[in-house]
Amino acid sequence: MRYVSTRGEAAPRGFEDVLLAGLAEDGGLFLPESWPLLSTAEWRELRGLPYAELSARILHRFVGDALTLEELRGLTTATYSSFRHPAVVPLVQLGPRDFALELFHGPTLAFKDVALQLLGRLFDHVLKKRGERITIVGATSGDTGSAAIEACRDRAAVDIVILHPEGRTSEVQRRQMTTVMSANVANLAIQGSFDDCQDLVKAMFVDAPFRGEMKLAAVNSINWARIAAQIPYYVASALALGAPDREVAVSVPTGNFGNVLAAWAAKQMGLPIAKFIVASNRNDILTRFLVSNDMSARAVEPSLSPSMDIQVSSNFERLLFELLGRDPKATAAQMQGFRATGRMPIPDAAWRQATQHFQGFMLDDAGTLAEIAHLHEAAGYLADPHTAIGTAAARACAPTDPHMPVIIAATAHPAKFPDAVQRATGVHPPLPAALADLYERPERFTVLPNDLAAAQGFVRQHSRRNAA
Ligand SMILES: Cc1ncc(COP(=O)(O)O)c(C=O)c1O
Ligand SMILES: N[C@@H](CCOP(=O)(O)O)C(=O)O
Repeated sequence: MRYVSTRGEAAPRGFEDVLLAGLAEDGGLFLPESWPLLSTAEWRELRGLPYAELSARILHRFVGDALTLEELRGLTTATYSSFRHPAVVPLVQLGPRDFALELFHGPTLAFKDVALQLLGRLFDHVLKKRGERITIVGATSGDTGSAAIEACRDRAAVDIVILHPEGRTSEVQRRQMTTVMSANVANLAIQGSFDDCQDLVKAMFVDAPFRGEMKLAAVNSINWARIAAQIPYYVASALALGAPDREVAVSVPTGNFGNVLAAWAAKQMGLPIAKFIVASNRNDILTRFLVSNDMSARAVEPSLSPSMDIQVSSNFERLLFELLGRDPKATAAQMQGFRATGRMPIPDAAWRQATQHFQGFMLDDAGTLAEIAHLHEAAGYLADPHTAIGTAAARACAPTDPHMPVIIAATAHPAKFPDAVQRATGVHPPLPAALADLYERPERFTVLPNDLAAAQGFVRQHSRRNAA
């Protein structure tokens, strides 16, 4: 299995290199040279397997000879045995056709754990084999950061620096990052938005001397391994609801477009997903694109679903590459135009193709609170604000076939956003026992302006101190 960059200037390479590279040197994102396709019989064989086994078998299609199936199985078994639910990613029926796919039973209570707990182990496996060390630099709007820190803390060959937008995460999210005192972990609160944090991270990756000096690696979904490790839960849930003999739809609360892209990747592998519902909060650039081909960035506005307070969705580039017939020059030109002007007029044929599969939906804060209250009253279900946007979207954009199930990605535990949940329902969701004293733990983080040189200086200092 070889991977190509969406911008075509970086040399194709294998899984191990893609895992360690994160962003391609040309600023593009890696995608498989061709999609591994499973036959109907092969999908049926995966039905009913324990999640760790299913996940190893799907991922094996993407790793080539970098890891044997046996090695992968060892890593997925260790990863998913630590999750709080025996099914790892259970389905909960919310209505006649609506199913919440609960992805928040890992250590930091968000869907990011499913991929990042595995990624931490994959990094270790590959770094040990190569005798190398890396510096991870990541951007977070709240959840990726804590999941990455939890996955990488105290790992001997890894230093990690996470950038979050100062004051724009929930308190639980911030504390989950800043209370980790491991020497290899550092947190930067950037005076700006998530988009600013993500821009800083990408700028570090395209600064070739800095990237080489620091041996930079990525934990954001610019790293293909993140997307790959999110595909198995769509497979498991679709198979449980009748695939490959029945089509399903998915509704995914969306920010950086990674999670819904993983579902779309499953479709490229032959899984019958008929519809992709892209659910956003008032930062609705993707909805505006899908409704009227208006891909124009606006200032990021804070919302009750802070993890989706994003205007520049990194992974859209992967979809764009496919929509443009895998033309790297056209993709690079579009992305450069977007960077320069904040607008990206997509050719009409490509936009129409996107709208055949994807439908956008936007819900503001008032609607989010109403939906959390509705779910609580109607189904006795306590949803976090991100998940609630997904459930509202599933109803608003329900597939025309009344028998087609809709899988709604339940992306975070309600206890990560207790204020919004309490406002909507009167119920204060408690943190699980392992995090019960989170508010008493001391915090450690550094505040910096939105400035590349300052951020790079911090990363260099953190990494040198630990490498010494
Ligand atoms: C709780 C939650 N829901 C939804 C999203 C959006 O996911 P994605 O960026 O993969 O679209 C995020 C962050 O990315 C998140 O943390
Ligand atoms: N919502 C994310 C933003 C980063 O997304 P990623 O998929 O690139 O990791 C977060 O919670 O940090």
